[in-house]
Amino acid sequence: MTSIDVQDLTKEYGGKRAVDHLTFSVLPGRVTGFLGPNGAGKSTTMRLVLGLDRPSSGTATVGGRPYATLHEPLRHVGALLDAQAAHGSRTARDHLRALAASNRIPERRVDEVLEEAGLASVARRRVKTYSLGMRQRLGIAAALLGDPPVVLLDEPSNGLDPEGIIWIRELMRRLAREGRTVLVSSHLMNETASFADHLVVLGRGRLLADTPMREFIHARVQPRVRVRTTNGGALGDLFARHGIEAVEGEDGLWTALDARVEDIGRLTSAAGLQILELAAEEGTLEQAYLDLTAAETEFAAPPTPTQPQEA
Ligand SMILES: Nc1ncnc2c1ncn2[C@@H]1O[C@H](COP(=O)(O)OP(=O)(O)OP(=O)(O)O)[C@@H](O)[C@H]1O
Repeated sequence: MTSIDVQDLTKEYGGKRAVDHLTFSVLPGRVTGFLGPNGAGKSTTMRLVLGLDRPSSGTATVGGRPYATLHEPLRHVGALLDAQAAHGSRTARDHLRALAASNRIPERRVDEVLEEAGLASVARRRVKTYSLGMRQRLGIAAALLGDPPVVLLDEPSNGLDPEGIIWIRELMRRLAREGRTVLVSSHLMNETASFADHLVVLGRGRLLADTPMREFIHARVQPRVRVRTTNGGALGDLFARHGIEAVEGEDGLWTALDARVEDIGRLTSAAGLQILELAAEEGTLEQAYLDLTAAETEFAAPPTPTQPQEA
């Protein structure tokens, strides 16, 4: 079992603590979303895991070993940190061939990952002619080259077109299904919600949450139920009689707060109401995330005044 283990990890730059006594593990067989506001320490943590920076204190290991001690590391860990990393004057194919050779990876893998990343037809073009999205695909191809059990991706959907975003989502799901350990940072909450099973959330270098995604949302956002009937007045009375807090909308629509769709369905049906619409409104990852990180955002615009200023 190959996990990423971060233990009491701290990194200071000058007097500033980018990562502050961080402890968490990223486990195989699931996609872990790595979230946090700008400057929270996500990239620094990934760099420390990959041995690109030295911790001030604490440890970061992959499969129990520091990255720097891994022999032929691309066979153990694939990473996308900076899509600009490839040499512009090389072709994509030559870039991957050089990486493969330095890690004793069979050359057939180069064509396999180029195909997988959708770059086969442009593999002989120089990387400097690539768009941002194509470079991103090349970075992901490089991460997959050594067929590694552990994959770290920093903002992988950056620059990808809609088809590319679906591709990367399905790729991550597949890597997790295959039992790999997948850590993915992102600022896109809808995106993260579509692929992550688990979340690790940082704020100002510290751990704010390490929890399954469903639990993360349910703990912070009340579920609601939308109900529309032919008789909005009777529905309002029913909610009041049962002590269910609810808000009335237009055309007989009510929203029951902190309610489960099964309970509301049973109640309205037992009361003989004619239901035109009944739907659960699950909390979103974005709502839950903003609730958690509101106080942890280092770089935020000042709040917009809600009232017009008097002259
Ligand atoms: N090489 C460096 N020298 C000095 N400070 C650094 C360096 N790298 C990161 N930092 C600082 O460490 C903090 C954490 O940065 P980091 O890039 O890890 O955050 P992040 O969560 O990845 O942010 P973003 O979401 O904006 O990419 C920031 O305050 C940043 O300015």
